[in-house]
Amino acid sequence: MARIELDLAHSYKPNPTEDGDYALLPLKMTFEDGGAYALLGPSGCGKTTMLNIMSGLLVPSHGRVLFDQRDMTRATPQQRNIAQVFQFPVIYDTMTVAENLAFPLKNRGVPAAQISQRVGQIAEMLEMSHQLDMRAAGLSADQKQKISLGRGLVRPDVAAVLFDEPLTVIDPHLKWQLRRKLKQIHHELKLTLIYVTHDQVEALTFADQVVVMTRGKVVQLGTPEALFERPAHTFVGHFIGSPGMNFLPANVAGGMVNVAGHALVPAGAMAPGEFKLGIRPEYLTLQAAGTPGCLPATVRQVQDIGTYLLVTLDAAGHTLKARLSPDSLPPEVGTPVALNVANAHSCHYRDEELIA
Ligand SMILES: Nc1ncnc2c1ncn2[C@@H]1O[C@H](COP(=O)(O)OP(=O)(O)OP(=O)(O)O)[C@@H](O)[C@H]1O
Repeated sequence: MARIELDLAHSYKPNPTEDGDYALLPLKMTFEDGGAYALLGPSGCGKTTMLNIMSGLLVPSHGRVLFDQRDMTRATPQQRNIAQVFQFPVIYDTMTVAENLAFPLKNRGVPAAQISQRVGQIAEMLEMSHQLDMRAAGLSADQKQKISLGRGLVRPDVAAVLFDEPLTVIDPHLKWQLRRKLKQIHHELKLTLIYVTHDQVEALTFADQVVVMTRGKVVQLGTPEALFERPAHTFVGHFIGSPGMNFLPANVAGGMVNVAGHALVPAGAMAPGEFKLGIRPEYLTLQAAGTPGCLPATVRQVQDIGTYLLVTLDAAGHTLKARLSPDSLPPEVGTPVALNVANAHSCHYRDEELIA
């Protein structure tokens, strides 16, 4: 395993001049040895580009890739000793499941006894022990992709295992199981795993550290909890959560935090000026109209989502969402209420970056 450091930028264009010319804007980051990481972001944000630079399929146009402080920028995937799992199964149909799993080890001249021990271990982890002697050709797409995952995980000596949207072809129920399984496998095998996805649930269940990207930029590297509680950038607030964070224009003046002309709470140490106030739907509660320190609002819609009530509100011309416990009494549409938008969970942003 290796500690992987990136200090680079990448443009697919020969002479990049502006930010939009870069698939990856200049970034510096470290993947620690043995960590479980997810690269999360919408389509086109640069995840695959970053993964391919780490695996050696792509040489960055600027900067360097270090594995344990050794410069690997131009090293091939073989030299880097990386295992990669793609969206679609890459297996040998004519081989059995066991032979497929053994292949990466055989290729490296691992002794037979060790191969059979490791293949047994991986098959057990992926609940494929009963299928070891079956030909891959007869298996479903799900099962074939499980073999691909196993092939990625089978070598104990790899620098890292890179997964590029590996659960795309998996049916939803099995997907749910495999996400958890991969996390468990990470704890057992202690490999460095880097997992690309555009699905926040996948990223947040699998990874200890999530790299959130948008438009070629890494906007936050943090634990799932940090991304939820303290999004470093408004994009992270929007992108993570269901629904995402609410944002309101606000300012500090006269020692108070003001929203839409309502002086809500003392500003404390915050400097005077405009900012964006972010508050998660989970942290909004509906108070009686006129409650001091709260923003007047009107209930526009109430949806019963099953595990929670989703309330849409109108506050000073802004639409806000609140997630209430399913046991709460649903508020009537049209009711005037007050919202505790400025509370211990609110986050403050300037130029889209978290300031407090
Ligand atoms: N070979 C290429 N040549 C030119 N531009 C490319 C190439 N590959 C990717 N790009 C561009 O680089 C940007 C980042 O693409 P990348 O595939 O890394 O994003 P992604 O986040 O992995 O998206 P997706 O989930 O859709 O694969 C996009 O604007 C894409 O169009």
